[in-house]
Amino acid sequence: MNDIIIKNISALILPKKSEQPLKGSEMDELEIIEDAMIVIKDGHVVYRGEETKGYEATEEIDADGMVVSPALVDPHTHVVHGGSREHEMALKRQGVDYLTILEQGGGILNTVEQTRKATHQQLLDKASKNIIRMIQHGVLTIESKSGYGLDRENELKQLEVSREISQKFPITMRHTFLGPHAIPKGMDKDVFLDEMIELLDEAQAYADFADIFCETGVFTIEQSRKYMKAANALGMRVKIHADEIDPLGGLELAIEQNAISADHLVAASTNGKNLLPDSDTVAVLLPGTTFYLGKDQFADARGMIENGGAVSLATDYNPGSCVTDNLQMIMAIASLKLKMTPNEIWNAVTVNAAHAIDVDKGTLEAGDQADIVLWDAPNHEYIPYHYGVNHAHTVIAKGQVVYRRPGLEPLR
Ligand SMILES: N=CN[C@@H](CCC(=O)O)C(=O)O
Ligand SMILES: [Zn+2]
Repeated sequence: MNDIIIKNISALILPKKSEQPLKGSEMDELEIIEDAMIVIKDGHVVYRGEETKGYEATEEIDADGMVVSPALVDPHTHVVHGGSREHEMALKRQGVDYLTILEQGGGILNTVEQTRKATHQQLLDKASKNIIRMIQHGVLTIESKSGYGLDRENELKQLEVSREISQKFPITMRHTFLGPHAIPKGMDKDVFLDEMIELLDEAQAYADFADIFCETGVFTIEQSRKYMKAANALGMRVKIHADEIDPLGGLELAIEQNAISADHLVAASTNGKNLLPDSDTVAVLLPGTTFYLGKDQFADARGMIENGGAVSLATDYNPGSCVTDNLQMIMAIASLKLKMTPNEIWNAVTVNAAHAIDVDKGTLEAGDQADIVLWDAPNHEYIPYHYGVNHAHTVIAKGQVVYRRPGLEPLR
């Protein structure tokens, strides 16, 4: 006997399973089956496709009028941290920019202070609230970075919390060591970078990837190259926060160092964008950050896709530059500001996001883990269109319903 049949699906969204991320025009291809069904057994998909007879299950879910898709993948978050930085909003309104706040000892360094003070349990409790919200918004695969410890004890504390989260919730996670995220107050940059390079060996027991913030006033291209080479030599795949604010050539460096992803890329050069299609690097765009920092220039998603590159989207949830854990909101900003098509957006938050963190997720083939979302939406274009709210109706993780949107019966 099967466990669940999801029947009467109005539109079943099926991103293509492929060894490589979807690139260029492939990103606009998305199979959509109307009047579909999914059969689940032992946490996996047994059948998905047109409605057919011959399957029985213990539970039936009626998805009439709903879109159903693989659960979303968020490939870039800073979900484990102490405190919050709402006071920075006033500074930003007065025109003080992101890098100036950091230079003055605030920004990331403020969160470092609060993260160092927090216990393992406090960090876990705080991050759990975000993770629950992400699940409720249809996200079941999440990448989580360290980077608010900036020393051995606190970086590893963050990574331990991150690993505990993946045990506590029915989600899939990838963990990233981001030791070189800022320079601790009063420390020499090169001395600190060497400390973080030394820590890589120990960090790889906790982390899947090594990441660095390459930016004006933070780490230079040369320093980033040194760190990425050291991580690669240990066999760790690398990521980079690249060309977020200034065009330093971070995308070119990512490709040179065979990074699994290059993230941000708002100011990426034409040369970097031209190199993207022939590389194995996924461009992880974070338009919620550009929006939240109040900037006018967004990453050139159209140029990257039309050039033949692979693009993904993420929230970049963090307490300073993008304070949302709602990936649906990012889908809306991607439509409005990155001018991505609905099909490109769906591929960017499923299969390409999975490639950006090396997980077999974001598709719904027979045999895949049943991580599925039923959306209260008439079609797949509706979700980026009706923005700022949660369209997730039912979330199924590993074949179990973990979230059902509560109703307001007395108001009906
Ligand atoms: N830009 C660098 N790191 C984060 C922000 C971290 C913070 O401001 O706390 C980002 O990806 O946007
Ligand atoms: Zn980030």
